[in-house]
Amino acid sequence: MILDQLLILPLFLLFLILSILFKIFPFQSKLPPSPIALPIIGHFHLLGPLIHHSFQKLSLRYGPLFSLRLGSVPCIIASTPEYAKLLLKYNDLSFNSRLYNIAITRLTNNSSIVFGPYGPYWKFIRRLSTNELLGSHTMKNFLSLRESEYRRLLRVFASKSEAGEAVNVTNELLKLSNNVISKMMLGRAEDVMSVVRDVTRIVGEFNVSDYIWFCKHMDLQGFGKRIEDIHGRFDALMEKVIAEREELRKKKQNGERKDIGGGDQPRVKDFIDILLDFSEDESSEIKLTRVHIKSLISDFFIAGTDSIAITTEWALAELINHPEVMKRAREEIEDVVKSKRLVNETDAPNLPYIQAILKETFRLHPPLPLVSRECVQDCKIGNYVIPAKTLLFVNVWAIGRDPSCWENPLEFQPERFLNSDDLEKKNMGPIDVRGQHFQLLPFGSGTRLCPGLNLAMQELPTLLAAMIQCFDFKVVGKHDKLINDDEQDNIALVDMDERPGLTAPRAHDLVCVPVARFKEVTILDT
Ligand code: HEM
Repeated sequence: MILDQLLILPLFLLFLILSILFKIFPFQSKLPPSPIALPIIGHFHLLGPLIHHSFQKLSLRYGPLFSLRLGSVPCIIASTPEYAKLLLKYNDLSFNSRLYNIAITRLTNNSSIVFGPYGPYWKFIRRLSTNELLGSHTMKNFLSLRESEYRRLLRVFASKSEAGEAVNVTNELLKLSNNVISKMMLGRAEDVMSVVRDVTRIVGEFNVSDYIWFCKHMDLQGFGKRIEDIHGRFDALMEKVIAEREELRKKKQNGERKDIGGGDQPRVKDFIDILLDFSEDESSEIKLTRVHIKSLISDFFIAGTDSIAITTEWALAELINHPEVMKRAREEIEDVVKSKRLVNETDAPNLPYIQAILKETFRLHPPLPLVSRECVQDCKIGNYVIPAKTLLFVNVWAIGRDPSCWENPLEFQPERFLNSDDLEKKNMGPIDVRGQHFQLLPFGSGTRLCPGLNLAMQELPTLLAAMIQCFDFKVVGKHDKLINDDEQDNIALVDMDERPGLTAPRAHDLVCVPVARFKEVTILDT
């Protein structure tokens, strides 16, 4: 009895200490294998500037699902289609949020569709984006806008070709995708290219203050100043375009203007009009504010400008390096357009080889190499227990290069997507990019699948096909190397290095002299 009484106090104390410890350290979690971590920084020292490359190397050692600690933040990294499916499909509800860091919080005013947490506001703007802003009727309404932008680009190439001058293809592609998005949103081309590149770069960099708790209020890498500078530039631009549009809408309401665009023709509503309509709608389930509108416009600029330009550039670079693929692609285009007219968006479904080239480009060079999410509730993945707040990275880039998923994974072979017998033998069937085939996930998968997919897959085949239909490209970039070939005098090989950031563009600008394939480029007027 006395012994019992003596034991009660120490047992109670032990219970108290253990409960506190359990609350502080999540002993109940059982994370996947991990390298030995250093105090404070965890595994930061194992990451190079191209994080998806570092993750791939680590996966070879620690397996298809491994874990890291970045400062004090736990992360898991998936590198196989099986784990991608398990996490993004079967555990979609647990991984439907995203990483929020200091840069994102400031740049998106906490109102972003791309980075916002899953919840009523996100659901509302996601529906708005899918149905109104990027829906099929909007795509149709803006068809002539896209086609006039393709022609504008081709005319730039034609004039350079006539003069025998080089053109910075990287910049021209960025200008094109920026113009398309900008005109769809604002009704005019607003140059946001440099600020968008700055945003994707800073959002993709690791800021120590996000991961090491006692550095939270220190700005060791000078991020704060850069973030404020980018935010200031972007915000001023957004304020200007919204204020101008509000002024025009007022004039229209007062009967001073027939049409916002100034002409007599009924104008296609652009995003900013749709958003302002919603903000004035008293019955709307969520009241859209000016901050929301600015944030949504920034979102679409950030998500839609770089990605399309990057993909087109990688595809063209691969075609320049693989003349036999270029030849077959041109034969397909010529077969489809028959007469001498410019290929257009209605031809795209009849260009399976061009579609295969794009899939092969996405496989080797996904513009977003890592699909990143945040775990919102504790969940069990196989034998592992993943606690809420863990970051998930699905290494789409590594999956695309995995020899157990792809034969000769490092070779650029678009034919692999056409050979249905081969695919059937491997029990694969035709592979598309809509997030159902987990070996190829350029647009992600599940609840947060990219809503710009239709726009991208509408634009990309036509843009690429039109460029190679009209021009050859002689590479003159200082980073590209000349090789000798018996049959052709000098062939330049385009370098395939990547630049770090949230997206993975080519490291160096693609600079080429376009050579018109037709004596007179009258094809542009057809
Ligand atoms: C080649 C072109 C593109 C690629 C490869 C791409 C890729 C992606 C990927 C991988 C994600 C994350 C998906 C996930 O977490 O599962 C994403 C999200 C997103 N993308 Fe795209 N994208 C492209 C073009 C566009 C365009 C043109 C727009 C809009 C105009 C756009 C708007 C968005 C938005 C708003 C999100 C966030 C969706 C959410 O979190 O709910 N994207 N994109």
